[in-house]
Amino acid sequence: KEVENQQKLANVVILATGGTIAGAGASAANSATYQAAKLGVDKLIAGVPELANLANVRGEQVMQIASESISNDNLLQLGKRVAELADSKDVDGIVITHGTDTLEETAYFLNLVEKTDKPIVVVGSMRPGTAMSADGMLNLYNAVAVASNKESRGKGVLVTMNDEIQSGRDVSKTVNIKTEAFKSPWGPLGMVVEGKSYWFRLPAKRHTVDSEFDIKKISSLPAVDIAYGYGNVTDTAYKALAQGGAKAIIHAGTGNGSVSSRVVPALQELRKEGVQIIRSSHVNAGGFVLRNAEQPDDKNDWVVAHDLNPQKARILAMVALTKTQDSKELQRIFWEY
Ligand SMILES: NC(=O)C[C@H](N)C(=O)O
Repeated sequence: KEVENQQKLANVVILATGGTIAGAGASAANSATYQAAKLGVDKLIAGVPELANLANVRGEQVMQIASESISNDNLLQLGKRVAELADSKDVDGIVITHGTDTLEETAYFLNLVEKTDKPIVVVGSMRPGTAMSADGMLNLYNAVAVASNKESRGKGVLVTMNDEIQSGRDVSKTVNIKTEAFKSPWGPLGMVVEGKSYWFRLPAKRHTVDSEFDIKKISSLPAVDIAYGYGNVTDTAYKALAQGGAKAIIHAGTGNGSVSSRVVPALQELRKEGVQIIRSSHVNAGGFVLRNAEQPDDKNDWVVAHDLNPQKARILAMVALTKTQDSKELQRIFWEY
């Protein structure tokens, strides 16, 4: 009977990368003071025995770091391992445990470059497993539930936090001290309750199998950096980033990606030198940057990031620059993804 049951269950691989979901604090009262990336994937899986009712689960430790330290090389390493597993006949779904600080970047990266319709679910937690009311167990249970469900196929990379199923493209961390931390400006795709998924909407942007980008063809990512817009800003950071080798600079602009008159000349100059200038917005609830609104992007040959926040714009710019150096192509890509 047990063998029969196992045969019916989906095969899900959990790729562990570290983060607070693998974190440990000194006491149960420590919800914010702890060390991330302490527990191995076997301990994570052993901590939620109910996973065995959802899927045949096995784990792999891909790295063990806090997600603020994730590098482009780490992204490539993870992306390539996900692609190998997705190609395997014995794998039905993939879960990635990840720190929440850059979870939105990794989820968007995978959404752009993984050529599979198998479910890929990225998950983290806001409290370490040692804390009272830790959220990691349920988030992981929900991730495996979503990853093992055929209905999750073809919906792009997903994120399960706080009972919600979010699009990896849209979601971002909006607060750092609550379990209700991950929000999308366009709302969640669905809910997961007691291991069952309830879907309400689908992503409209190109992703995974419909993407022109393929992790198997990407061997390195170009330097793309971010500079912040604020009152009394100077052009020092922009110039320094270009000097440091940035191929594109994401302007994390005020409001609709507006650019201070103190910075405009430097950005015009950098564009002439070949650096791509991409205007995004750092407003909290979700920016919305349109071409030639407030800044003459056509004249300056700049690109707009539309609704992508600066850190997601960095991800798309890096991936796009592996294929094109043309600003018009870049802009097309920013509209489509
Ligand atoms: N909640 C977390 O996971 C935060 C941690 N700094 C990380 O991103 O790894």
